[in-house]
Amino acid sequence: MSDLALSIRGLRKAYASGTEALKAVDLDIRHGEIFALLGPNGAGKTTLISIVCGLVTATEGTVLVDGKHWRDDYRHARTRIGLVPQELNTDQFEPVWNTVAFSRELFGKPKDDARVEEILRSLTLWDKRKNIIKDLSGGMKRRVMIAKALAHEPDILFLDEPTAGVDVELRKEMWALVRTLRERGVTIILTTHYIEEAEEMADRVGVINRGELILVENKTTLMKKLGRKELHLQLTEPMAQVPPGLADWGLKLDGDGSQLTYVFDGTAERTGIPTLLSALRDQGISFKDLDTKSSSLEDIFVGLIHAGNGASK
Ligand SMILES: Nc1ncnc2c1ncn2[C@@H]1O[C@H](COP(=O)(O)OP(=O)(O)OP(=O)(O)O)[C@@H](O)[C@H]1O
Repeated sequence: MSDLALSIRGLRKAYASGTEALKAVDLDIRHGEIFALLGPNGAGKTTLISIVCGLVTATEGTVLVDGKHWRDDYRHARTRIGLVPQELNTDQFEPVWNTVAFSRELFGKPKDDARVEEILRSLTLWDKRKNIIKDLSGGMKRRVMIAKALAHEPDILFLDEPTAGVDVELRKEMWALVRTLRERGVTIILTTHYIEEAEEMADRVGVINRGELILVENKTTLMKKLGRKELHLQLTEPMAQVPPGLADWGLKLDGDGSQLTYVFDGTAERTGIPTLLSALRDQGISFKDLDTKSSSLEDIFVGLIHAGNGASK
């Protein structure tokens, strides 16, 4: 077995319309990881996974699936990869069992009722096996899509925006489900534009914007490396504006003038906090409480996208 589940090199896609959806993307996916591909609408996420899954042809580039070329050895790639698309793409009038069992056969796998039962049970769909899909709740329908994708026992699973448009409860349920799949050894690549989803679930995060993979990083390293921190000071007396003597600190006044926010580099030797506090004292500003907070992946993401868009103009 190759060290990598997927090895993507120089993948480029120009649609007939002229849109350059992917610009020479290189990406390695390790066995057993959860990788979140994060990007705004139209960034190229669906195009990337559609190419890897053999649904869209690449203009250039190669993908190795567990070391084997995905087109030369497409049978291998097909058996190893499962895809849960964004849209419900199954016959809504079929019972759950038939849909999942049929999916397995479509991939040339021998009929195996015990295996189908195992998949349905693991996704808590067993009690619904005879139900017609259209009568299921939104959450159950999504589970059917996952069961379909797992029916041929792939070990690399793509989830295209698994929680787009679902409520908070269902989102958490999906997250738990994805973690369970990973515990069973499935490598997971999910696309999302919800930063909290990447933050909650991923081992590594890739940020894609305008067809370019602008960053791939271990999630915790990313947050540590790029994470700015905020110092919040709850003032004893609210202020109408930041005094001119503190103008150089880039302070922000919030909460009806009762909170001062100072943004600093949490990884720097010198944060500037002691100097700021004495400058406040000199100005006669007192505070009753203070706390610091790490900036979220969201702040990092927005910063990166802005930097990327600026650079490409
Ligand atoms: N079949 C197609 N023909 C022409 N252009 C396309 C086609 N599919 C996608 N595109 C364009 O390619 C770019 C990337 O689209 P893609 O769907 O891959 O982005 P995405 O990151 O998945 O977006 P979303 O989050 O909205 O699904 C967009 O500009 C899109 O309009």
